[in-house]
Amino acid sequence: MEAIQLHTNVKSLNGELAIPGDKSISHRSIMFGAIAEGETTVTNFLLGDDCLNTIECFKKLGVLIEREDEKVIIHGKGLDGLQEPADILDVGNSGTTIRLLLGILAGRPFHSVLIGDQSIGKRPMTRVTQPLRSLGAVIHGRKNGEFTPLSIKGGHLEGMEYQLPVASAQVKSSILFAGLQASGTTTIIEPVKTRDHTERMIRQFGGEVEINGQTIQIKGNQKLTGTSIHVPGDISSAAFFLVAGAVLPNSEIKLTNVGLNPTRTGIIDVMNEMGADITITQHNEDAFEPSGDIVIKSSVLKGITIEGNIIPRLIDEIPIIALLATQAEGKTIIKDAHELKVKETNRIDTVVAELTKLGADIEATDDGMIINGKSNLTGGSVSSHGDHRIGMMLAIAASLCKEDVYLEKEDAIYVSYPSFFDHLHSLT
Ligand SMILES: O=C(O)C1=C[C@@H](OP(=O)(O)O)[C@@H](O)[C@H](O)C1
Ligand SMILES: C=C(OP(=O)(O)O)C(=O)O
Repeated sequence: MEAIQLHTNVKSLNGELAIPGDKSISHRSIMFGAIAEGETTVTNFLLGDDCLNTIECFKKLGVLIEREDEKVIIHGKGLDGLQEPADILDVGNSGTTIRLLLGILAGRPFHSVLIGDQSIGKRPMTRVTQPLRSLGAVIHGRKNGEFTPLSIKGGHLEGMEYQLPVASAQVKSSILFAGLQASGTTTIIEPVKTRDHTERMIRQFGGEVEINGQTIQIKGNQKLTGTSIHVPGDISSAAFFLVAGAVLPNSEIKLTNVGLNPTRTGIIDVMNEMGADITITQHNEDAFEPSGDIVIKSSVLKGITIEGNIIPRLIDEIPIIALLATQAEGKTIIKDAHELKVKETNRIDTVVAELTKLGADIEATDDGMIINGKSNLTGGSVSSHGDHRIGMMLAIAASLCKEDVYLEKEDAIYVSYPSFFDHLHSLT
């Protein structure tokens, strides 16, 4: 396997970065634009492979979508404008695409087949196929609809009340898309609040959704209208540079236009509790998605316990938080994060295996990990295992290493942050 040599022994990181668009919001902007009536213009769209796959799927469903760099124009013709695809819908590596798309297709009176890459083939789909079947969709798939390939024939849906068995914004959003098309009202109860981009976007497109704590209600047969969406920077991408700036000496990094939706800012709460030197300037608290600038400086950090309701607010940041914890004095315990096992890789296993190779003191538990700091990282040969967040975490880890580090499967980063290595090198 080919590997690239990573920059090690980095003395400091300094400068300013405009973080690329948020992945979750970029996916949803295409989906809502496609099912709304009229034109939707999206700016600062994320050009990651996952979001480009979402565009390709909707093109196959008959939607006219034009793109010039980070600007996308979607010519929506409403839900009834979607057409039976003549080709298989390939979501690539993207769990968000397949789960949300199934919710849209659940109410469409035609047949579609969905596949993805090897990683998608291992990720659980019953969490969406079961409630969508209860609403009225006909879904077939490997192991009775647990895994891709999946086929779906949508049609008439009846609203229902559904208690989510897992805290998952993807499952919630899938059911909201189906609920938009169902007769009556669909009620979703979340065990813990998860990212609310779908709810915010329904309103942005002129629809109605009622939110009462962890209970979300949506009426069926709503019509949405095309709009303009400016996608803020992805805090999950910013997280790599927040951690890099905190753990490397003599560093100061300014990250501009970062999304600060409170359902996504768990990383900032954790870094503050660990003692990080973070300053936030919020721009537009009232915007449909708030954003601001963040300055991070080299910090003296201490270990903490991360558990409970904060987990969904930082679920994708746990790999980089694990690295942060290797540079904090004392023990960091991460609990209640079973969901890590069903991401692009089993992120408990991949984080522990790869950081152990670099000399970290880290141990896997059933629902998270325990990290003892502060460690001097050494070097070695590591792999992203095809998981973008593991690849980027390892590149930041390498900057702390004293010996050579080689990374296999670095191209995974194209899923969510194609300019990651350029950004990292621009700060050195
Ligand atoms: O709704 C979304 O955009 C996402 C929700 C989360 O997944 P789950 O819903 O499976 O927790 C997250 O891990 C994923 O990266 C994006
Ligand atoms: C889990 C992730 O994405 P998805 O579920 O969309 O593949 C992620 O980006 O970390």
